[in-house]
Amino acid sequence: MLQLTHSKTGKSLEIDEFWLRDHCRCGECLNTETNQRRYDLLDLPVDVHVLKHNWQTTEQLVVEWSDGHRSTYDWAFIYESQLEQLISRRTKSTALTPWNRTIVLQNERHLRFALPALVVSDEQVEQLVAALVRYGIVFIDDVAATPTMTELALRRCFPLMKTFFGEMWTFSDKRDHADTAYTQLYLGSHTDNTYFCDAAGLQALHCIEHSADGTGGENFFVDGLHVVHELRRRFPEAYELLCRVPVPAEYIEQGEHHCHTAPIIRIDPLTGALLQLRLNVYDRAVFNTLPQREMANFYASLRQLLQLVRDEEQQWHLKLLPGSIVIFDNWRVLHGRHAYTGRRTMSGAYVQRTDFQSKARTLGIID
Ligand SMILES: C[N+](C)(C)CCCC[C@H](N)C(=O)O
Ligand SMILES: O=C(O)CCC(=O)C(=O)O
Repeated sequence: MLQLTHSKTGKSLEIDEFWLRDHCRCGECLNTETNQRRYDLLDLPVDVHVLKHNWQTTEQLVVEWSDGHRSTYDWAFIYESQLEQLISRRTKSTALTPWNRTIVLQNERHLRFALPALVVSDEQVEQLVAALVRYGIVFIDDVAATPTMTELALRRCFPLMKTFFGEMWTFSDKRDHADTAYTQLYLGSHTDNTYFCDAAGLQALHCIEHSADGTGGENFFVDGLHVVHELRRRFPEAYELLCRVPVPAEYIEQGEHHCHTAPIIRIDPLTGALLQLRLNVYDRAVFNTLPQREMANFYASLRQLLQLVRDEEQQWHLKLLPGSIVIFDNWRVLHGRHAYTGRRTMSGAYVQRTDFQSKARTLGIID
């Protein structure tokens, strides 16, 4: 281990010498155009160690290595590349606002964006992405109620995720797919794609039509971040179990059979923050990942989570009207729909999690 002390701040670090050699930033070790290392890890001698090191300036460290290599490091690079700083940045940079109905209604003005302004202003797009990170739900208003304009509005903000439902999809009660969404039935709060190994990061919905003689069809949204915090506070054993027990999900139709098994709650191992809530009671496959003697405990824990989700105070009920697109974080916010009558047509799309995060990261919104 190499002891380093930064003379200006007095901060000290103990650095693994192999790690430091593996993080040489010179052009021989790192392709600075592609940010890729130019060597295989096995090319570095296992016993590589520091022969000599000295501070060229208060900010720059020069190291002579036992394999004959010479490296120059910025103190800031070494310091910022440590676990402690990563956790600190991650905790600070994703300042989220967990909400229940009261809180989200108090903040609704921060969630609404007009398409004309989004089209002409990158700053508006940036504010939309920031609100989506913070609250997990935003709206784009003043959108002509067509799939084409819905697509234009969404592509202004994010690339779209292609699945067997399509890249843009339009659905109604027409049985285009073997799913309850393609009926007039009630859908309780859920997240989509629990049967995909990588559930859509965002989902967008635009009600482009609901016939005047139609009834029902209101949507409701629940902040899974707020619910998970409540579960952890009030039912810590249930929280721990739902973070641990893998739950199988599946989607089956002609030519498609998707399965994925993972816990309902996924936590960031470094920060303990919620990474993903994966909750859809309808799309559950045969539950066979626990011995029968542990089933009662699992169902009791799942009921506690669902009762929190179903709590009216958590639910934001609203009728999606033609002209307004809702975009929500499908790894955090649950959505549902009341049963309806009449002709109701929804248009929308998914956005990959990595594309949502990349957009937010390139805008400096998340780490
Ligand atoms: C959104 N769209 C209508 C295209 C698909 C709906 C898929 C619904 C599925 N039960 C799930 O929860 O993922
Ligand atoms: O029809 C709606 O409003 C939503 C349908 C739904 O929940 C889904 O597609 O996942």
